[in-house]
Amino acid sequence: MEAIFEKWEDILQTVKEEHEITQISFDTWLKPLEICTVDDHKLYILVPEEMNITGLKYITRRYELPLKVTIAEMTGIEYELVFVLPEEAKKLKTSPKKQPVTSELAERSNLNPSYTFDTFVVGSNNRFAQSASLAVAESPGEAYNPLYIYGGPGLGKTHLMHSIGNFILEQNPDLRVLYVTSEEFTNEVIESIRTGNATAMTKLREKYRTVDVLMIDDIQFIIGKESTQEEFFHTFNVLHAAGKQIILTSDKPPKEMETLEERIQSRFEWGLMADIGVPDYETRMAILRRKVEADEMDLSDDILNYIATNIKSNIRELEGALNKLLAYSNLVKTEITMDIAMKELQNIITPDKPKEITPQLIIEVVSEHCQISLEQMISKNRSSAVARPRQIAMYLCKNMTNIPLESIGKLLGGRDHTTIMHGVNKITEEYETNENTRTLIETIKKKINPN
Ligand SMILES: Nc1ncnc2c1ncn2[C@@H]1O[C@H](COP(=O)(O)OP(=O)(O)OP(=O)(O)O)[C@@H](O)[C@H]1O
Repeated sequence: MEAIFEKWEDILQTVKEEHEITQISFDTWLKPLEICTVDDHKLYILVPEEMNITGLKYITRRYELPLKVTIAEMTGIEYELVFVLPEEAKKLKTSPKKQPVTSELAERSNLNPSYTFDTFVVGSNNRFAQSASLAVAESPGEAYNPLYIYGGPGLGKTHLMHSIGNFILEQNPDLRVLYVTSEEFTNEVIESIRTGNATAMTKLREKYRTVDVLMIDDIQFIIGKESTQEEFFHTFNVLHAAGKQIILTSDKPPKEMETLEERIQSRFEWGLMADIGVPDYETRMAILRRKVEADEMDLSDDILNYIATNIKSNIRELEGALNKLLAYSNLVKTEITMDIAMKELQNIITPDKPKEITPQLIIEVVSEHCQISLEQMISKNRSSAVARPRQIAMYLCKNMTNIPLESIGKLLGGRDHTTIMHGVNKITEEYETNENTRTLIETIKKKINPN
């Protein structure tokens, strides 16, 4: 604990040098910072009163990460940094932990209080999405509207969305924030249509069109659901025109949602689109460390390294591995060694066996990505909404496996060699000439083979 106090000046200087911070910026933002107190691995840093909350937010945004990295390098300890103004600093001894928002409005918002910016580890894969989210949280309805966050499964889209909501409510508990999954939204639309009375529809509209911040998770699932799309379209227009914030997440960018109505697709692009990619090794380690700390687990760095090296493309799976070890240690009450970890995680981690790329896997991934059922993929349906994903699957099977064209044809509904060749050639030509097709193919390829 003492080391950090002694090294504070050096730490600030190192941040300045390593990040080429100008003297004026250094004197303005970094030099006045002082350590307030250390509580476990939480480092409270005092921000001078005159900087007020705006300066505090700016320092957090701009300097938290450089400070954190340098502190970890120079003290060997990963601190969580908390910037505080003098007024808040006074309360620290009695209540160092932030109280969760508990107002009635907050409860109705459906937010998970543990998904906050504080618990979100920032790395190169999500830095843009995180800063865009913070900007939206700081000035809802003004910064970017809508904010559209997209990326693969388990990469933190929902976490970021909740962080925005929690931040907004913390700053302004009177705002009406509402989080729903697109499945919940769809079910409510269906239910109000099913009851067939005007009151149900009015209630639904009242609920969604009077909020200050509307968040819909996994918006891709409204594709193909006409009434839901229609309701969403009007809700979007009403809220947007009134300057209310809309935040959406999806597994892909709007331009890849080919079967989504054009008018909705274009609205998604009105504001800011931010993608979250697969985390690099350092970010995966940082996420593991944070969780180990939060759960007060005792795991060696070797074990964390083993997990981070072998689980690369999904943070939910990364956490799942830790949860498995946590459950084991609670049950058996023994220290987790590397051997135990490897044995316990053998169903999750198969280090020497990368997932085999089979035509079945390719067809499944394409069908999921393009929101076309497996039945449609192999059906006789030749409408472009179905034929195109099918041709993409043909192209990928040809390029990613050694399976003969005849076998690909058999798997895709008993089609002959010429049909498969035609599909492959068509997508090959598009891949070479059309940037959207290229992006689409590369995204699907990454889903098939993330390594
Ligand atoms: N950068 C991060 N820092 C800390 N935890 C993270 C981070 N990213 C993801 N997680 C954790 O990983 C888990 C999965 O994240 P989340 O549910 O937000 O993913 P998602 O992108 O919404 O996935 P899906 O598309 O499958 O719904 C959550 O427990 C979340 O807290």
